[in-house]
Formats: sequence, structure tokens, C-alpha cells
Amino acid sequence: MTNANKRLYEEKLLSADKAAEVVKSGDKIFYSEFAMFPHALDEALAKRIDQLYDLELYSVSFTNVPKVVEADPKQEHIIMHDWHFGGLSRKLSDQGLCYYVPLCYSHGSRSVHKYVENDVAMICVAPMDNKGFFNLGTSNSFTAANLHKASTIIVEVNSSVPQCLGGNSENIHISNVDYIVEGNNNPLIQLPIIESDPVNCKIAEHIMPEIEDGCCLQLGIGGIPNVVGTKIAESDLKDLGIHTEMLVDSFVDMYETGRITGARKNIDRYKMVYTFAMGTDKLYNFLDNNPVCASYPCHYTNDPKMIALNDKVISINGAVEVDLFSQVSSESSGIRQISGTGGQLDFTMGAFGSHGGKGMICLPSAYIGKDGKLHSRIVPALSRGSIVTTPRSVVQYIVTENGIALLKGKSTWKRAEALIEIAHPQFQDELIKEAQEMRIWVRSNRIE
Ligand SMILES: CC(=O)SCCNC(=O)CCNC(=O)[C@H](O)C(C)(C)COP(=O)(O)OP(=O)(O)OC[C@H]1O[C@@H](n2cnc3c(N)ncnc32)[C@H](O)[C@@H]1OP(=O)(O)O
Ligand SMILES: CCCC(=O)O
Repeated sequence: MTNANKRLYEEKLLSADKAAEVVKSGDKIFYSEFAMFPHALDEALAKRIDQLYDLELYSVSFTNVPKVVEADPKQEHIIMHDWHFGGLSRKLSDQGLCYYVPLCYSHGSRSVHKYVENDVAMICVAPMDNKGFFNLGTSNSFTAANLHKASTIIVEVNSSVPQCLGGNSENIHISNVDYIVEGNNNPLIQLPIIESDPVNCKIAEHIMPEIEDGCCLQLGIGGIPNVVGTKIAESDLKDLGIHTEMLVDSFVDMYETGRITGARKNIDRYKMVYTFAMGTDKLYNFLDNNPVCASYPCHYTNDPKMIALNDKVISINGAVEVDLFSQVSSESSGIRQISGTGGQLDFTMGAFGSHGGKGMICLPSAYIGKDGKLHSRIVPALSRGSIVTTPRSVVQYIVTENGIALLKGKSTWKRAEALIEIAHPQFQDELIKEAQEMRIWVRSNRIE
């Protein structure tokens, strides 16, 4: 470390409580995203929340309930916003304590540059390196854009954060930081291992034949993409490439079993490209100083034009409900916000543009509701208030445990037929009747 950087570090270092004093009423505050939750700064700000009014808090997929929100259950001081709901924001939103910011993930950085003001950015980083850089760890995403717009930047140093190499925009230099706080070195969130259930396994079995040597993979969030990752690790596929949004533990398995080389990628050859990572220590240890992995901001990873530059892109994402018009809702159940558009639309479009690419959206054909009854996830029309995540003009493949339906290039009645074929058998007759009433059924289409 140079003497100049050492001096700067000492000058900018202060306690979390002192750093929290920079926040004033009316401020918009940005917390670093996903697993990079700034624990010490959040706790310090919570201690003085009663003195502050009209604060707005933003992040992407909170992994901890912010103490500032816990300390203000009546929302008299701060309103929490999330650009992408995980389980935690979903629950807070159910209690009226968190609001969603609609986002197509590839637009993240530009949305912030064009339309968002930040007063104070509080971000968790790895310890400073010998050139004066703090690594943003597992969340590149659109943190750089948020830092660019922030009037004050406070970094919370956490020695548990891996040095995640770029790509680009993976660091901030000490000269651009206003204050440094040494936190409690909280361990990073450990995502529970998702047990594979028989339905997800069946869905993965329909997907596996679509993946061939040299494909470039994006696996989304949730149970099904996870099972696919495990099946790929156990397969004898060769030279797979990775250009994804989220890196999870199953990518480590696929790499360590020799499935991934990236040798056939057209861009970022040999690199596993991602914008954020969340999993267990297995993943965080793998990432630390690993030149095989390259983190980029989401406007790069998720730009459909960039995605399409690789050949044979296979994109696998989950959904909540699909209607007979082939509209996909992956982010809400009626008016209940569950998740977000995230990168689903980006990768579906990117995979479509890629030579030999396939965009797949997967869901179990039915679920057991709170009433204890079986309900179809393939429905005549989306439930009232359900949000369309992938419109029918864009959707390509829908996969359930009953098969795989190619919709692109098909008319409305052919789509209805293809979807009913992969619906749960218990609901197929009823869906045919609905399709007839909706005038998207012709006499000649028969299900064997
Ligand atoms: C990170 C990436 O790379 S993702 C890239 C693309 N991004 C996306 O695809 C974003 C949209 N998609 C998603 O968020 C996910 O794929 C999901 C939500 C559709 C499925 O994810 P999973 O983790 O398998 O969902 P899971 O079964 O745990 O359900 C999540 C919640 O939705 C609820 N839910 C799911 N399906 C339904 C349904 N049909 N009706 C009502 N509620 C439902 C569940 O009850 C659960 O809520 P809870 O936590 O209160 O119990
Ligand atoms: C914020 C993006 C996460 C997702 O695409 O699901």
C-alpha cells in the first residue's frame, strides 16, 4: 500500500455511528445489493432513526431485514424500496413495509444514471488492496451507477467479502470514497441448498436434451434452474460457457466436474461472466481472486445484444403462471408482488438473438394452494392484477414436468394447444373449454 493511500485511509476512517451522522432528513439512501448488506452502517443508522424524517431506502434484493425498518414499524421515518423482491422483501411488502421498483435488469444502470438521485450510498466492500481499491465483492449489478449518483459514499469494510475480479466496475478507489467504516466482518448470507423434488427433476429432464456441447448457459433463480445445474454437473457435456446474471453454487459443481471451459464462447472466452453471486461459502471461496470468473455490471451481462453474441445460449428461468395467450407472469401472484422482472426478459430476448439459442421458462404445471386444493399454473387468463413478466411476443419455450412447448412462430390457437398439452392432466379438459370460449381453439386441434 502506498503511503498516500495509507494516509487517505486513516483520514477517512471513522466509526459507524459517526458515519451515520451524515444522513439528514429527506435523504435517499442506497445500500449495497444482494449479499453485500452493510450491517454496521444499518445498525448505526437505526440508532438515530427517530431523529430523521422522510428518508427513502433503496437496494436490490435485500438479504437482511434492515434494522432501520425494524426500528420504524409505522413508517414515520423511512420508506423501504427494493428493485427486486426476494423472500424477505416479499414478506415485508405483505406487511406494507416495502415497495417494489419495477425493473428490467439490463436497464438498471441507465435508470439510475437518468432518473435516480442518491444522497448517501452505504456499501459493503472487501478490504482495500495494495493499489487503494475496494472490491465490491459479490454484487457488481448497478452499484457503480448508484455510486456515481451518490453525493456521499461510505464504505463498510468486511473481511468476509471475496475479491471478485472483473470484468469492469468491480472496484471503487479510495480517492472516490468519502468515509470508511470497519464493520463487524459479518459472514455473507448462506443460501439454503434447495432439495430437488420429483417435479423439478422431471422438468430438468425435459431441458437436458436441449443442451449440447459448447452451449452458453444462464440459469435463473429458484428450484428448477438449480436442479438443471446439478444434472449438468453429473452429465458428460463439454466446453460449456457461462454468461449469466446470478452465479450460484451449482456453477462451482459444473466447473469442478469439468463441464465448463468457456472455450467456445465468442466474447469473454474462458471466463464465467456474471453480475452478482449468492450461495454458500463454497461459492464465495471459489470466487475469491479467481481469474476464471469475471463480474460485470448488469447493463453488460443482461444486454440482450451482448447475450446474443455468444452462440447456443440456453437461458432457463422460472415462472408463477402462464395463460392460454402465452403471457408469462413470473413476478406476482395477482396483486401480490413475489419477485421482479429481473433478467428474465433480457435473457429470453438474448437467447432468441443467439445463433442456436433457446430461451426456456419453466414451471410445475400445478400447485397446491393455501386452500389445500390443486390449482393449474396454466390458466385461461392471468389472475386479476398479475403482472406480465415475459409478453407473448417474446416468449419462446415453456417447460413443465409434462413436456416442452415451443411457442415462438405459432398462432394463438397453436399456442393454446401446445400449452394445454403440457398442462396438468386434471385441468386439460377445462382448459380446452376455456380456449374454445376465448376463440383460440379450432376444431382440428385434438389432444391425443
Ligand atoms: C437471478 C437470475 O439469474 S434470475 C433471472 C431471471 N429472473 C427471473 O426469472 C425473475 C422472476 N422469476 C423468479 O423470481 C422465480 O423464478 C420464481 C419466483 C418465479 C420461482 O422461484 P422459486 O424460488 O422456485 O419460487 P418458490 O416456489 O420458492 O415461490 C416463491 C414465492 O412465490 C409464491 N408462489 C409461487 N408460485 C405461486 C403461485 N402459482 N401462486 C401463488 N403464489 C406462488 C410462493 O408461495 C413463494 O412465496 P412465499 O415465500 O411467501 O411462500
Ligand atoms: C435483480 C435481478 C434478479 C433476477 O433477475 O431474478
